[in-house]
Amino acid sequence: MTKAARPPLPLPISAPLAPPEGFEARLAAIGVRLEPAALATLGDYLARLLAMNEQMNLTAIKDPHEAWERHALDALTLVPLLADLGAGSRLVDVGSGGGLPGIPIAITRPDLRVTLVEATQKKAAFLSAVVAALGLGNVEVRAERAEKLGAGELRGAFDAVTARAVARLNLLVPLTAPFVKAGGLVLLVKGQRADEELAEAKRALAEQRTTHEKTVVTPTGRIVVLRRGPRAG
Ligand SMILES: C[S@@+](CC[C@H](N)C(=O)[O-])C[C@H]1O[C@@H](n2cnc3c(N)ncnc32)[C@H](O)[C@@H]1O
Repeated sequence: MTKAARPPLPLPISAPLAPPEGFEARLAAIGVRLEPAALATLGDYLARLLAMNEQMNLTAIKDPHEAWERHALDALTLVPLLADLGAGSRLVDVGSGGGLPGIPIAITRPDLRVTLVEATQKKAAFLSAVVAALGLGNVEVRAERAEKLGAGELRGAFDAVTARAVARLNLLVPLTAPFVKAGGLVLLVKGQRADEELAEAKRALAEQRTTHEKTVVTPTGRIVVLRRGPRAG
C-alpha cells in the first residue's frame, strides 16, 4: 500500500531580514561574495526559520542579528572549501535541522545539487516547505536517518558532505563519510574542542578511510576537513 502524501506544511508569514551592518564585509573577509538577490534570499530564509521556530524547535537562536552571524556567516565559512567542486557536483548536509549549513550553501552555490538529510519528520517538512517557498530548485530533502541512506541508496553518491551540531566526531564520521565517493570531502563544523574530538575519533577515521587534511579556524568556530580515500582491494 502506498503512503498518502502529507499536505505541505504551511509557513508563517514573515518579512525577509535585512543583513546587519558590515555583514558583506565579514563575508568578503572569509572569501565569499553574494549577489544582492542571493543575499535577499538568505534574509528570506532566516526570517522563515525564526518565524517557524515559534511553532517548533528549530534553533536556540531567536535574535535576527545573531541568526545572520551564527547561522548564515557560520554556514558560509564552508563555501571557500567547496571551490574545487564544479557545476553539478553533489553535496549532502547530514542532520540539517532547520537547514544549516545546507540552505545557505545552496543559495550561495546554485550550481551545486544539494541534499538535506533530516531524521525528524516535522523538521524535514519545514525544510521541504522553505525550499519550495524560496524557489531553491537545486535542493532536495530526505526525511530519513543518515545511517540508512548512507548505507543504502546514497552510499558514495556525493562529492562532499557537511554537518554541524549533530554529534561528536567519533560518531559523526561514520554517519557522514559513507555518503561521499573516493576523493570526496567531509566538512564538519566544530567548536573549540575540534582537536580533542579528532584525537578521540582516530579509529573512526581509519575505519571510514578518511584522512584529516586540516582544521580551518573561522570567525565562528572550526571546520574539520577530512578526505575520503579509495576503497580497499
Ligand atoms: C542540534 S540539531 C543541528 C541542526 C543543524 N545542523 C544546525 O546546525 O542548526 C541536530 C539535527 O540532527 C538531526 N539528526 C541527528 N541524528 C541524525 C541521524 N542519524 N540522521 C539524520 N538526522 C539526524 C536531528 O534530528 C537534529 O535536527
